[in-house]
Amino acid sequence: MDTQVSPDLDINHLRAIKVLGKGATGTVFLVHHRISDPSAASPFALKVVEKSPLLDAKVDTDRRARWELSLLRRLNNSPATTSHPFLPTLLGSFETNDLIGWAIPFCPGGDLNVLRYNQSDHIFSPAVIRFYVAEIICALEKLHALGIVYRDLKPENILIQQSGHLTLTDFDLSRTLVKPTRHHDVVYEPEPLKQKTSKKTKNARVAPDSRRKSSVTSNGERANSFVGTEEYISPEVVRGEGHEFAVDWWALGILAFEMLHGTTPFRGKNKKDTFRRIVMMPPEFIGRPSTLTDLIGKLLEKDPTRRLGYRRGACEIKEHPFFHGLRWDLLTELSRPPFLPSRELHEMKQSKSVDIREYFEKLRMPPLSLDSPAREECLYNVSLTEF
Ligand SMILES: Nc1ncnc2c1ncn2[C@@H]1O[C@H](COP(=O)(O)OP(=O)(O)OP(=O)(O)O)[C@@H](O)[C@H]1O
Repeated sequence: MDTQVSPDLDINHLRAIKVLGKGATGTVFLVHHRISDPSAASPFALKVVEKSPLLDAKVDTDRRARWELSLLRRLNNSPATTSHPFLPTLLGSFETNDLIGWAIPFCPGGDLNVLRYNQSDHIFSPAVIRFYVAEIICALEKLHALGIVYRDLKPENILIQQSGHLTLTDFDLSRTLVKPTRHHDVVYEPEPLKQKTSKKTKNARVAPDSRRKSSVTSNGERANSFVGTEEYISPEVVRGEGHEFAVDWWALGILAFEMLHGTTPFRGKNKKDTFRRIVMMPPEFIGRPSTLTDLIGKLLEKDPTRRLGYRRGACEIKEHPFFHGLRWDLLTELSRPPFLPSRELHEMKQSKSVDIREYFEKLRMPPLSLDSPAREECLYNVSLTEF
């Protein structure tokens, strides 16, 4: 799918086809360019964040959006990362008095969490895990080489491209280090924003099904801002110690465990119990040991300095026997993705528009009376159920 968009977008030239997702920071729309692509042959994803400088609660959102956009620019300005196969390409951006938005390629396959839930027993085979984990390692390797710690690796932030390959999304928790180094005394760049701890780390993760139940629509849009990441937090972060690239390798271990067993390894009765388990308990594997369980065990080493990936980064992980025989240099060419999303472009062409400005205006409206349907439900009914 060709997704050429001019670097500076004009919101008036964009037509939103539907809402793809809604998070703590913004709303992501499926969009096409009215002039250069009137038939919506090459739609793309547009993340839009509302600027509300008068409301304290939103200022952080505002800053997080600017930070995420600056990181995407950084990814795309670096010659080495132009069109990295597993990282998003920044297609363009805009800013109005009220909104900040940026475009990245549309990933029609949804996220890895939903894909896993669609499998029988909610797990992937080791071959599928190998494919996905290998691509994530490549993406993290590139980020780390640029001095960026991702810090929010979880299945909900891993999207499936049209090609079936993965892409990481949602960089607002990422931070950069002054020096891209793996040595002990790393220095973070001045804190660009208040750390996003409130919504994302306080709540337990839930299955896509239950997310949908508590979401406002029935046709696939999800309000997942309440999805927390506490089960993915590393022991050094729980202990309040300094943390750096090794937190991403820890999260990779949790992710691989969840793909293998259908549940994360340290999930407790509540947040406190989960944190206790993260710091104290070893992961418990079901079934026979394998190269995959060995890899996961080495990624889930509590001491970050002993964790696989700490000393030599991604190279160390790529050398693990689980990946024996994998042609890392030909990952995109030779490996056939396990799942390919279906193309539903005809639906996009027929569907009615979502007016982006109107969408946010309606969100700003005061709540309706108790007798009326919820404000957001109302909004979705108007904008989305027509197609
Ligand atoms: N490129 C894309 N293609 C398809 N869907 C996307 C794309 N980018 C984002 N989405 C959808 O929109 C949702 C919200 O996006 P994103 O995670 O970037 O927003 P956020 O406000 O930062 O969320 P969070 O609460 O995780 O911080 C994603 O979970 C996903 O379902």
